[in-house]
Amino acid sequence: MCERAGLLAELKHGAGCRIDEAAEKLHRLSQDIWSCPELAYDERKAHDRLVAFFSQEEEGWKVDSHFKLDTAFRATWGPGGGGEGDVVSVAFLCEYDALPGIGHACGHNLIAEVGAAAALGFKAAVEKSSKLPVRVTVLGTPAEEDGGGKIDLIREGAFDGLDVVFMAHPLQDDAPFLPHVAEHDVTVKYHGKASHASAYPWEGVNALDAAVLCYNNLSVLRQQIKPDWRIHGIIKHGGVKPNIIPAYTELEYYLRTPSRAELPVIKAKAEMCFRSAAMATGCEVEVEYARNAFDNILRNRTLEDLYEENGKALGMEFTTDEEVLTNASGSTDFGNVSFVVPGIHSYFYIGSKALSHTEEYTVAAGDQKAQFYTLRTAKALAMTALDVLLCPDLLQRVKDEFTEAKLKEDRLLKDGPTDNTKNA
Ligand SMILES: NCCC[C@H](NC(=O)CCN)C(=O)O
Repeated sequence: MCERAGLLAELKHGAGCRIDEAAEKLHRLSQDIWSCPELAYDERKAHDRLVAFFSQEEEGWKVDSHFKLDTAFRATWGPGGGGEGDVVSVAFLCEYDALPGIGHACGHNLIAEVGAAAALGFKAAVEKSSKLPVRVTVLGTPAEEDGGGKIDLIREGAFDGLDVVFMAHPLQDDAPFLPHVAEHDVTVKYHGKASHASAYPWEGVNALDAAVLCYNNLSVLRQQIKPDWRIHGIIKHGGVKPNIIPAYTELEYYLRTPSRAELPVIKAKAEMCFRSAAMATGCEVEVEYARNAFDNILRNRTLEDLYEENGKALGMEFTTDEEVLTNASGSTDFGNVSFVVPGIHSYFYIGSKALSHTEEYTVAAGDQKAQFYTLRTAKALAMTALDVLLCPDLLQRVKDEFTEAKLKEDRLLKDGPTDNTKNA
């Protein structure tokens, strides 16, 4: 029980009221982002809109536009220094990139809204009590769907000095945590030699054959990998004309394992598939891994329990469906954040059972119905941040749990997976 329970309850109420008061402009913010979907690292309008929100529509924030990345931003409130001494440095994260062809089918417009709303609520609550040593940061993090903007931002020091970070992602259910897998994306390029496919095919070196063999090698490999590992990809370039032996082909694959420690194993296995296809066809092969590999998420059960308690108080019904709770979903660059700062990446229902990355989900993410759930989630995040701020024991527990979980993962990474898959 927190010593300052009375004050805490009052501040939580204040945070909720502030979020309700700003409901209309928060909705406008997410609608503007939703109606103009932009891809990873190119979220210019979303960036400008969020920067305008914190510098023009809201008061008291110091805003850094183009913060370390062209389409990232930072808004801060409270004493400088971030995290030093007694100042607790709390951050809320916004995402706002969309998917090619289907717009905001992952609902990142709502992630931007929920991050902004939680920050507004939290700031308003702590502002009332001048004695609270806190610094609030909103980080606009581009390129979750492709590239991993948060990983670039970590590298640039954007997360230094933060004590705890909060974000929430829309889905079909409310859940304080869902497992995410580590991921490394790879592009494979085959270089062959063009020739007339009917007149002198023997003069050609067929790069499409290499791509097809590579695809098939990986499909066969899939039988021999663990059930929760994932290999999936596309042929991005498959040649230009049937009567020209393809001289160049390109595949893009995502390789995923539940833990970042297992990634090297799946990569080594996949690599043999890439190279053997080249050897069989006489092509040259180039294997290019993406600049950033995504980590799995490091859980923080202290934060999850607090979030769940606050969510329930607001009427959330958390899923108990074991399949949802245990099946690995996708990957997120928040995984990497969870290895440098303790944090929570919860999931929230938006009034629709549509599946993400579908056109139906795009519609749901722009629907008025999503607003109630989005703002309720923002309240639960702000309330959880208040718990951590007002009860120093909790913050210490959050940090201790983080340190212990990280040590365990670091050990796993150093020693490698314990089963025979490491012999690959
Ligand atoms: N190459 C990065 C893909 C990330 C993507 N993330 C999600 O779908 C989770 C929520 N945005 C993925 O395919 O897992």
